[in-house]
Amino acid sequence: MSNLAKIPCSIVTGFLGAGKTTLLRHVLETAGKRRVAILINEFGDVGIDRDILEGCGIENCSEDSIVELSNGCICCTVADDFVPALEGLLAMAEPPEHIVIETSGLALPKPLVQAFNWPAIASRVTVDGVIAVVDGPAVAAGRFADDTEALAAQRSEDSSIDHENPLEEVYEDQLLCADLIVLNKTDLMDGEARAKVAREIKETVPREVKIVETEGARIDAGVLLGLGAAAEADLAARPSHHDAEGEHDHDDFESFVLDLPQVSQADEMIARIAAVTGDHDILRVKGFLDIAGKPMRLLVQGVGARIQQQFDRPWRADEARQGRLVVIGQKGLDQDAIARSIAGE
Ligand SMILES: Nc1nc2c(ncn2[C@@H]2O[C@H](COP(=O)(O)OP(=O)(O)OP(=O)(O)O)[C@@H](O)[C@H]2O)c(=O)[nH]1
Repeated sequence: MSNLAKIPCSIVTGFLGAGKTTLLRHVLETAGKRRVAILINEFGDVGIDRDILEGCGIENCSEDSIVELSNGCICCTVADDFVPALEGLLAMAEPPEHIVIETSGLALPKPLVQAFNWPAIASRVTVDGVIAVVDGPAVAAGRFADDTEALAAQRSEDSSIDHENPLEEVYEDQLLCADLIVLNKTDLMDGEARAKVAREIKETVPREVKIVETEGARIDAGVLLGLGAAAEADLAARPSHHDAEGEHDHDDFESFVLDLPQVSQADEMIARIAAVTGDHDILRVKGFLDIAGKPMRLLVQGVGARIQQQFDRPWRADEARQGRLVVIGQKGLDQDAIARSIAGE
């Protein structure tokens, strides 16, 4: 079957907090009448991303067309979760015209692209393109660079360590698989930082890949959908740090969920979340706060120590008003201390 008859799927990759969900929102807003389905994979136990998208009020963003895969990282659960979920979408009475897959920030895109060659789906779908969203200011600040001193110390203790920083491996694997790179958060970068990050990306990626600079991940569906890459047929051009070992494991990272009590106002708790994020090297927090007397829930999101907040939708009558926060970091987070600090104890 030719690619024309296959349903195109875009894979959106990018490290934790780079702007993938923000990009998805914009794509849905600009997709016009095109039937776009979304498959979301999150690292962490609570489906915050799905919840954010459902709270967005965009017309062509129906509940049926958003599927969430939250038990594990999509790149390691391809057979159990991803393929059946995709088959579910293809079996809908009105199948989508385009499918956009948001991978977790810790997922490697290549195993997912490989899965498109599985017999169960190979004749029906194709990877239209892999889009890597990059947190520009985080890269400029050296967030993904090897800590050379720490590496040297580790090596002197254990000669088997060849690479390094798990953040850097994940970040680079995402770039190496991409057909289009979205250099996001340019509002937080000056011209010099933008040029530096773009140069670094070009040095990392051996083939010619277009880099688009964005603020608020604003790139229209017309640009993003329809790249026609057929990436599953082009795997050799997408090297990965994990080619040799096959699977990668997520033991380097962990996440946990905190239930939070109602607060009379948000500022103090948000200040505590910001402080604890810095103190404990937390990579990502996201969730909702229950503010006394407010009909809306407060969406709180942090990447590094930068926390954003906004009331996103009213609490529904059929749900408990329960504040909740997902915390993600490298292995070894002191969960008790973090919980106590956020609670203000
Ligand atoms: N200043 C600034 N903030 C941005 C921009 N794009 C996204 N953000 C914010 O960055 C945070 C993370 O954005 P998301 O779209 O949730 O990122 P993500 O990649 O989906 O995050 P994970 O799913 O946790 O990996 C949110 O608070 C966004 O509002 C941007 O261009 N500039």
